[in-house]
Amino acid sequence: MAEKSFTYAEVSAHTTKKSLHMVIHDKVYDVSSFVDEHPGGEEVLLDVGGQDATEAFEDVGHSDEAREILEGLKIGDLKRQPGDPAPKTTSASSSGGSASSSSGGVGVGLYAFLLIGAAAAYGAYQYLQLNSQKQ
Ligand code: HEM
Repeated sequence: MAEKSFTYAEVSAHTTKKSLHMVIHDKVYDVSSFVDEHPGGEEVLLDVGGQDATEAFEDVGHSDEAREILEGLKIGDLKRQPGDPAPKTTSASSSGGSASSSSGGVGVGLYAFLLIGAAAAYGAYQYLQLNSQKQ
C-alpha cells in the first residue's frame, strides 16, 4: 500500500480516543487501537493526540518493543507546510552539550567566588591579627 501523506492540520483533527493520530519523527501514527493497551496509560497519549509527540515519546526512553508497536501503527508520512509547528527531534539532547559548556562557566564563576572568598578571609585574618597585636 502506498504511503499516505498527511498535513499537520489533518493530524491535529484526530484528538479523540476513537480517532487518535500523532506525529513521531515526522511519521503519522494512528494510536486509537493502542490507547487502552498503553502501559503508560491513555491519559498521556490523549495529551499529545493530534500533535507532535516525538519529544514525549523519546523522553520516556521507550523500549525496542514499544518502537515495534509504533511501527505497526504507522499510517503515513507528515507533509510539513509553512506555518506548521517546527519538527521536534531528539537533537534537543545536543543542547546538553551547550549546557555542559555553560556548566563550565559556572565552574569558573565558582572558582572566582572561592578566590575572592579566600582573599577576604585572609584579609580579615590579617586585620584581626594586627588588632590583637596592638592590645
Ligand atoms: C504510539 C506511541 C507509543 C507507544 C507505541 C508506546 C508504547 C509503550 C510501551 C510498550 C511501554 C512499556 C515500556 C516499554 O516497552 O518501553 C510504554 C510505557 C510508557 N509510555 Fe508509552 N508509548 C507511546 C507513546 C507514549 C507517549 C506519547 C507518552 C507520553 C509521555 C508515553 C509515556 C509512557 C510512560 C510514562 C511509560 C512508562 C509506564 C510505566 O513504566 O509505568 N508513551 N509505552
